[in-house]
Amino acid sequence: MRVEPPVIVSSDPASFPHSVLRDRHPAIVERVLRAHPYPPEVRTELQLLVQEVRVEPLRADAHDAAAWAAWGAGFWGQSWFDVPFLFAENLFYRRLLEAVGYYGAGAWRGIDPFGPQKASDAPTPQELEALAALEGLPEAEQEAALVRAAVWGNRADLGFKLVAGHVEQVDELLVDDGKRMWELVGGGTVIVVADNAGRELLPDLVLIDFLLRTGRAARVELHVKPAPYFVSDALTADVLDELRRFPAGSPIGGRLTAALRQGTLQLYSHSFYCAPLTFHDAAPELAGRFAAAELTILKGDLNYRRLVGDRMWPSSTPFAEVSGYFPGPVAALRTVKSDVVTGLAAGAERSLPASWRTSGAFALVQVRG
Ligand SMILES: O=P(O)(O)OC[C@H]1O[C@](O)(CO)[C@@H](O)[C@@H]1O
Repeated sequence: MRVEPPVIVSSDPASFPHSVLRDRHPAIVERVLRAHPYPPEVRTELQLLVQEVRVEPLRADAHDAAAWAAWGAGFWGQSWFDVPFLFAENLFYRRLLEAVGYYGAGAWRGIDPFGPQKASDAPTPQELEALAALEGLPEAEQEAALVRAAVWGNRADLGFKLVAGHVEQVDELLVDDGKRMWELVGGGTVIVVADNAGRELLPDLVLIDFLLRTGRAARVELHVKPAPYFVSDALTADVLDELRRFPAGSPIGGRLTAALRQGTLQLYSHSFYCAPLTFHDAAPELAGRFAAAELTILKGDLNYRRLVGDRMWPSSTPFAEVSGYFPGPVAALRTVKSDVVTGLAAGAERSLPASWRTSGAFALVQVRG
């Protein structure tokens, strides 16, 4: 049994997680304050959240106060920088929703604090056309192109771009198990666990259309977040917005809408997706879905961290080993935007630039059958 490295925390001022809590979270709050004309009491709550030194629980009347009290047991009252990074990030987004009254009884209930930002990063008509044009290619070429579009689409992440300013266009897939991914699908159910809306969700939808129209999947479940999260993560409303972006008469848009109506494409969500947990702790209902699927495709950096555990693994740790517990075949499609990496060849990282784990310039397509 491999000894697990410790869970990542944010205490080292030179570390990436520290910069997320110190720089990115205040920048996100600034954007939220600009996005909506929130009333003074909401603005005050948001400012207090940014200034908070020690992690505080949700208000006692929150619908999920008890769950969060348990997840944070042992952490409450500690510095934000000293609790696990995954917990701190999740709590930040949950507390942000509390501050803006997302679950409250008032008039701002259900208003997505990140909605305007998501809308401003919508895919262009040219991007839609380029993806639609893939249909003219031989199927093997479509398979390869769709995996690439789906993995690089993950770079279009608003929370990430906010501080990175620009993203180097290096386009290097450090591991490419794309062919193995296609070998695993044979006409059953495929689950796609979505990450970001907009320019990431578009290639995901085109991939789903390909799965369904070629019979590689009889049924697809698209898992979305139950609440606004990590700025740009996709909710049901974002999927519906995205479908409306396909021009009238677009075959892909038409097929996807029909698939939703027929139930061959099903939208699904679970509270797990906004919880500070890894897939090791997925609820039985969710784990059962993964077990029953022919393949689960996990999109994005955060889902990768949830899959292998938010730990500073040596990069040569075998991916199959750390994902072996996942209840069914799994493919992780992710641009590398945080410290967690597994499955590289020994010594491979020596030739990479110093910032390779967080620059977003590198990506992984990793599969465990
Ligand atoms: O949208 P993605 O690919 O999950 O990326 C989100 C990533 O952004 C961060 O919050 C900050 O970079 C990471 O911690 C997280 O993994």
